[in-house]
This record gives sequence, structure tokens and C-alpha cells, in this order.
Amino acid sequence: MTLAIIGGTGLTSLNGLEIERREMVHTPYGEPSGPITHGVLDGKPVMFLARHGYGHTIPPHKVNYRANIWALKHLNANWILAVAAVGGIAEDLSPGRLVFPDQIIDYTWYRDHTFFGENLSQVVHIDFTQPYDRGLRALLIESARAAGIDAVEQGTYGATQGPRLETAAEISRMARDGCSMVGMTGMPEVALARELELPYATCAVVANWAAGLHGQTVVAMSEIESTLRTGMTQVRKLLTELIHRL
Ligand SMILES: CSC[C@H]1O[C@H](OP(=O)(O)O)[C@H](O)[C@@H]1O
Ligand code: HPA
Repeated sequence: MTLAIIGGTGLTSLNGLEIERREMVHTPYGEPSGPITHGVLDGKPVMFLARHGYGHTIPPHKVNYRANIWALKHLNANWILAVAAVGGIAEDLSPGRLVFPDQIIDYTWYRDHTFFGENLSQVVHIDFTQPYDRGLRALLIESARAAGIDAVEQGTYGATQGPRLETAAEISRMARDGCSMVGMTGMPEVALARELELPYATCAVVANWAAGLHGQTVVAMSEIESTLRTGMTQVRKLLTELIHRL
């Protein structure tokens, strides 16, 4: 049974991964973000894919989400753990914290968002009431507690189009909508995983307060980068616990 990890901003490689090989998969939907790395992490088989490419060259609206998810399914991944950087909207989502979203609102547009859009013998509507896999989320929560990580165990991810950051007014609207965090890659990734029946959960790292919050006049990329560096050390600790529970 193999865990696939999709690494986002701040996670283009996995510390401690014993790499066995890298494999490029050509999919009916085009090329994934890069080769899939097969290896062993803490004694268990793992696949790793850098969402924005290994040199972080693919912006969020240009990621080929369909090719990425299709490739992981094709390689027989059993679970997908997505690692993502987000801006914190809710009071408790301060920079540096980990959060495991349980809901998502899609504000993206014009992305290839379904495998069921063409060449069908009948129309398919998947259930998406609970977008994230309950079992994998439960393991994330248990793993964080075991690792002594003070993670926020639920929240609503608002997925924006990017690549620009949001205006203060957009963040106010998202807060009114019930979003507790904001990122640019949550959709359509999680929906595509559900379409292919791949259990998927997200571990998000809060990189910054979202635009306009807490008296902030600009969102500084330098601050985001340094917060993510420490956040990813926590993610690595979490992975050790998670892997032994799968
Ligand atoms: C200000 S960084 C924005 C960038 O980081 C997040 O990427 P990912 O979800 O892949 O970690 C966010 O969605 C944006 O793409
Ligand atoms: O403030 C943000 N907005 C959108 N995506 C993000 N990813 C990290 N921080 C942010």
C-alpha cells in the first residue's frame, strides 16, 4: 500500500526519502508537473510529486491537475496526502500552524476540473458532500496529536485562481462565506481525486495572515518563505507518525 505525497510551495523534496527511481507518466490529459519519485520513507513505500514542478516553475492556474491525479492513480497510489501553503483567515489560523481542512469552496475558474467532461456514455455526478477522505483525515489528526503538533483539525479551504494574492475585500468576502483559509491549488485537485476514487486529504501550513488581516498592509513573500521553512519541519514530523499508521 503506497502513500502519494503531493508537495506544494515549500515542499519540492522530502527530507529522508530514500529515492529508488523517478518515473515520467504520459497521461491522456498531458504531462504531470514532473516525474513521480518512488522511494522509501521511514521504512514505507512512498511516491512524491512536486505540484509546481521540481524547480517550482508552474503557477497554480497552470498546474495540470488532471495529469497529476491520473498519473498517481495509474501508479497504484492508495492514498494522496496533499501538502499546501495557505493564508490564514480564521483567528486560530496564525502563521506557522498546520491545519487539516474538512471543507472547501471553489472560487477558481477555467481550470480543467473533471475527468467526466467528455466521451461519456452517461453523465456522472460524484457525491462531494465531504470532499476530504474521513479516514485519512482521522489519521492526520491522530498523527499530529502523537507528534505533539498543535494542529487545527478542521476548517474550510477557499480555493482562489491566483497567481496574484487576494485583495482585502476578497478576503472579507471569503470570511463571510465561511472560509478559514485561502490557497490556490485545493481545487480541482481534491475533486479529481474523488472522481478517481483516491482517498485524499490535505495538510496545510499557514504561511501568512491573508490579505488585509491583523493590520497588514501588504503580504510579504519573504515572510511567507521563512514561515514555510519552519512549517515544513513540522510536516516532516507529522509524516513519520502518519506513515506508521497507514
Ligand atoms: C504566496 S504562496 C502562494 C502559492 O502557495 C500555495 O501553493 P501550494 O498550495 O501548492 O502549496 C498557494 O496555493 C499558491 O499556489
Ligand atoms: O494568502 C494567500 N493566498 C492564497 N494562497 C496562499 N498561499 C499561501 N498564502 C496564501
